[in-house]
Amino acid sequence: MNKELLSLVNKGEMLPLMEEFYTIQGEGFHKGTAAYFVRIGGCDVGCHWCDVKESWNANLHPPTAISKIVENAKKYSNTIVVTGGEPLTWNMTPLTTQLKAEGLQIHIETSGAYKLTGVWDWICLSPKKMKLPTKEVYAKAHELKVIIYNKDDFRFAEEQAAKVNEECILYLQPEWSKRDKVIPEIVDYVMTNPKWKVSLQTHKYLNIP
Ligand SMILES: C[S@@+](CC[C@H](N)C(=O)[O-])C[C@H]1O[C@@H](n2cnc3c(N)ncnc32)[C@H](O)[C@@H]1O
Ligand SMILES: Nc1nc2[nH]cc(C(=O)O)c2c(=O)[nH]1
Ligand code: SF4
Ligand SMILES: [Mg+2]
Repeated sequence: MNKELLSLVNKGEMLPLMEEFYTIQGEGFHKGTAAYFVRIGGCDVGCHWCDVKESWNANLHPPTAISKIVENAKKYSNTIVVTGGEPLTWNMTPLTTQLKAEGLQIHIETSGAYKLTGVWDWICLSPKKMKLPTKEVYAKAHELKVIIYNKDDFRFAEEQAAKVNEECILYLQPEWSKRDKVIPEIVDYVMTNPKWKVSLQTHKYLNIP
């Protein structure tokens, strides 16, 4: 990448765009709601079960002007979900300011591992053991969505729930490849500990992006 481009990406004026698609939010609180997804490349959190590893290397995704992302997004939906990769790898303030100026609702899917930038109507925090969230994102998250891969993840979920704000809605979501094993454990856990709710990756059952 040349110097000029690199400087624009560092400022968040351009972003490595992996893909954008109009679909239905499959997970969490807004499950079932039509939304336009903007997937930004770049993540070095390194979840071994990540279902979008192609997003990790930012260099594989073309630096794209945020004005172009906004022009596209507003044609499709009033609700925009910014995901990745890890969107907070980048400065999200320019993109979200422009989306907000168009009167759109903006949601983020994040591990919370990096500084919280941007203006958000909804923050879905999905913390990861390898790189824990920042203090600020625990305070601002609207939903906490912990992925359950093995039994230790229930312990981790409680530890994370103790750190979020009072209004934050708590979800346990099965890791996709382990779903047959962990779904019965999640069902039991939620019935015993009803402050938690179940979140499924419903888009994968619906066969949509
Ligand atoms: C691909 S991540 C991108 C956003 C951000 N890096 C994060 O992890 O929150 C989007 C959501 O998918 C979840 N996810 C990723 N791989 C998964 C898998 N194999 N099974 C279930 N959920 C998964 C993440 O925990 C996160 O909530
Ligand atoms: N339909 C659909 N819903 C989603 N919710 C969170 C997703 C993500 O990858 O961030 C996702 C996704 O990839 N597709
Ligand atoms: S933080 Fe998100 S994008 Fe990064 S590896 Fe983990 S699940 Fe994948
Ligand atoms: Mg996904």
